[in-house]
Amino acid sequence: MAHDWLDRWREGRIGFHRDRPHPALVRHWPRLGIRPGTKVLVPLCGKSLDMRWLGQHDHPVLGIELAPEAIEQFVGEGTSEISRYRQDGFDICRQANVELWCGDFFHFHIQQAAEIGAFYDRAALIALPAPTRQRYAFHLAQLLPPGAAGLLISLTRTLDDGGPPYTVSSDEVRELFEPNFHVTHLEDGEPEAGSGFQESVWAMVRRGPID
Ligand SMILES: C[S@@+](CC[C@H](N)C(=O)[O-])C[C@H]1O[C@@H](n2cnc3c(N)ncnc32)[C@H](O)[C@@H]1O
Repeated sequence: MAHDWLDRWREGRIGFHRDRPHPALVRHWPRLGIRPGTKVLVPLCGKSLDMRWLGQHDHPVLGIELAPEAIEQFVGEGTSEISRYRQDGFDICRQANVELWCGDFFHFHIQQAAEIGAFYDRAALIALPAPTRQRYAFHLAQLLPPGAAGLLISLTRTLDDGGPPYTVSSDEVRELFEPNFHVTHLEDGEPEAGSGFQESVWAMVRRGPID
């Protein structure tokens, strides 16, 4: 799995990357009630410009990404100063208020997540095969404090020739996340001509012990 992603980045096969912030992020994030200054976890972040958008909207960002190429390209395309350090087995690259941790999301643990208060998942859940999605939803929940909110963009496809991206139905999103999150369906996008890809947007809030 990991080597497939590393190969993709080395070979530039990154059709999932968007050259502008995702419209669902721009539309819905301001309505989630997440306070400016809240640190946002972005698992499987690639070199997404959504992180730049979050950073510009007063959110410190912590992205986690396997591929060093993605991180180098992200900071290379930015203009601010870059600093680098190593912590807990991750090489970290910081630019403005975005810090990118290079490594496996499943090796990132609660001790490292101390200041995180929100999350953003676009094309992270749907990049993972079914058994790993279960693990992902659980791991994400472990990293977030009660009350932490986030936005998740899932995807289904009519022509299912395997993945990634994988089809993740609305039922599956609910099954995976409802045990640990309050889950609200916000919208379904238009199916994309040709691929039949259709995105769904979800707001989530980490449950506490009694809700
Ligand atoms: C479909 S891409 C989405 C990237 C980004 N979220 C976006 O919207 O452009 C999935 C990314 O997850 C990374 N990835 C896959 N498995 C990972 C893991 N276990 N830990 C960290 N990153 C991972 C891949 O290298 C790839 O960049």
